Amino acid sequence: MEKKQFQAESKRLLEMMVHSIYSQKEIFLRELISNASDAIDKIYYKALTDDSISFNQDDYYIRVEADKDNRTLTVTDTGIGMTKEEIEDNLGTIAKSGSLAFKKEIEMKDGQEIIGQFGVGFYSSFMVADKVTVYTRALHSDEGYKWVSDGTDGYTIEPFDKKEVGTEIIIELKQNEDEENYDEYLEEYKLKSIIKKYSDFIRYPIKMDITEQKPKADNEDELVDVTEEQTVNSMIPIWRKNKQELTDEDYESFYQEKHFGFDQPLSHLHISVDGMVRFQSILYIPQQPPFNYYSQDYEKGLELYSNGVLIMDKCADLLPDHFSFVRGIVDSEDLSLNISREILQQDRQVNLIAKNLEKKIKNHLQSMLKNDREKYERFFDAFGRQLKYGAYADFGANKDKLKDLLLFYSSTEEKLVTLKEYRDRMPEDQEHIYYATGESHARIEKLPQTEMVKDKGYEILYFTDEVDEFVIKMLMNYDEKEFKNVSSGDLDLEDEETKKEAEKQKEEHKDLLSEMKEILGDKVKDVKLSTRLKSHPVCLSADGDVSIEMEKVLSQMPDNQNIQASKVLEINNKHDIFQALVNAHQSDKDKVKLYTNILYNQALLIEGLPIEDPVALTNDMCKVMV
Ligand SMILES: Nc1ncnc2c1ncn2[C@@H]1O[C@H](COP(=O)(O)OP(=O)(O)OP(=O)(O)O)[C@@H](O)[C@H]1O
Repeated sequence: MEKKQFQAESKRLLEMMVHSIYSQKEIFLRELISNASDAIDKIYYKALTDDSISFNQDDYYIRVEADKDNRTLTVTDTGIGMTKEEIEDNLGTIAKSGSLAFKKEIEMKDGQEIIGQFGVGFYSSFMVADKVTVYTRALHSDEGYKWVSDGTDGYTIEPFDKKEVGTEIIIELKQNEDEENYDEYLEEYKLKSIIKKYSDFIRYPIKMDITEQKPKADNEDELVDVTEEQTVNSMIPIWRKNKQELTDEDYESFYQEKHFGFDQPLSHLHISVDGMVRFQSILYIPQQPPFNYYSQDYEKGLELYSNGVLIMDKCADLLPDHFSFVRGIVDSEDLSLNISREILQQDRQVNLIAKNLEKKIKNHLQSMLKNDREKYERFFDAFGRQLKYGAYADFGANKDKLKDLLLFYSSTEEKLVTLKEYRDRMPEDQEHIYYATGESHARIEKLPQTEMVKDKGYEILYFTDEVDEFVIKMLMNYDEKEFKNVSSGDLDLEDEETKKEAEKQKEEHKDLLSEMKEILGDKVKDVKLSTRLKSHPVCLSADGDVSIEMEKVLSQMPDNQNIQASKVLEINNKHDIFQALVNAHQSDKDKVKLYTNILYNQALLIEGLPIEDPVALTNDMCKVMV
């Protein structure tokens, strides 16, 4: 007999399970039944697609059996079973690797979070068990195995002569405690109610011996206890049920049973289509993104069934990238069982289903936005970035579908608004949709460049997400109004008189401005007098397509190509510093150089751009002070 150690991460999880004070320990049964059902799915699928396996519907079932004398609970299935390697891979390591790693220590407490949020499958049996024994024999395998563990540090594996293919799991219940009566899990009514609650829609029969009082055969007036094997679950998949019959709790149970997310779903959709292609689907939007959502590791996709038989765990082709956060299932009687991953992409039915789902998801989000704004904002907080990526990706191929689902923070409303809301509020004389970019709302609020636009009474959208400005460049305009960065060089908001005065001033100070440009060299494209600044001395504006914020984002990219905004240093000629520059220009060339360099660096700082030579800047500042 081989004795093996659990992997370190699994050990910690087990420890939490064994000592768990999690209140819903009963979910262990849901997990075991769900695994059993998955195992039958696998063999059922094989039987349907491989003629060499004979198949009889009645052969596929799950059985739950309580033994009060020995205080054991047994869950048996006629599924695909496990080979020795599979036992070690699956029962020796935690299935969801990384699920522990990403949870912060502090959140783990006694494991409550982990258990509640992930369900952690097979391991949850150690919440109620002192010892778990698994007998299993894999399809096409001559040998069976016995796996035993008390859930502390390791397990043993030995060959075992198991007659039938499938798996039998025996739970030896813990001793009763003050707060927990484990004997409950031996009671027929309790087991039945747990199965009804969590596993009613499992498509295979879950059988149990049920004792009922029945009239005696020879004397109808006398009742006797009769024990018979019965199927406890309704076996109707939830997606085949009528929406009206289902409660929110039913949908939540299914979400949890399937481990679609580690939280309650934010929203669900139940779809039944009977047109060019027939299918049923239950889709969920989780509340929070999975820990790896915004990374390469995340795999999008829906469970795909062909007439009730699972054919694919995660069918990516059913979901566009912009809705990759959606989880759920699709079942269609029009799909071939033998469909392979390669064929799938070209499959007409799959494409039709995908198109239909995309439309339904979009409509669902739109109606949430319209009817439950608070919920939509929670959704947007979690997944809005994905919608923005979607609008930007593929050269904007999906931008028109997505633009009305986007939200941005508004300077005047002080909350998230849609582009349509902004557009509807625009005064007649407003030519553009204005936006400003920065790290935070507070920081944008203080940007000198916003002053003039605000003074005009115009609303500004605040962009704090890196992708925001790229999205807007892709959209180009909304309802015929172009987007304009408040930092762009050509705001053109001044009235005629101001423009004339600016021209005059420019002419008057042209020598000073060209001297400053010479001092700064290639660092700036131009130095000019600002018409937008009121109280601030300087700012940078960008001339051309690349804004300063875009320059920052692009510089962070792995393939940084050193794309730079074409910067213009703007000076406020109404600020006292300008007079100081004018005076210096007349008498002290070194001072002009000193002031110009400091002002340029100040403008960089305001924009959150790196100072090229901090030592030189501090030396310059000291020169001014002494
Ligand atoms: N009754 C069973 N028959 C065959 N294989 C099983 C059975 N129970 C568990 N397994 C195997 O062990 C693996 C681990 O099970 P576990 O419940 O820990 O996680 P999971 O089911 O993979 O993930 P999750 O529960 O999060 O969906 C399963 O994926 C499956 O391969």
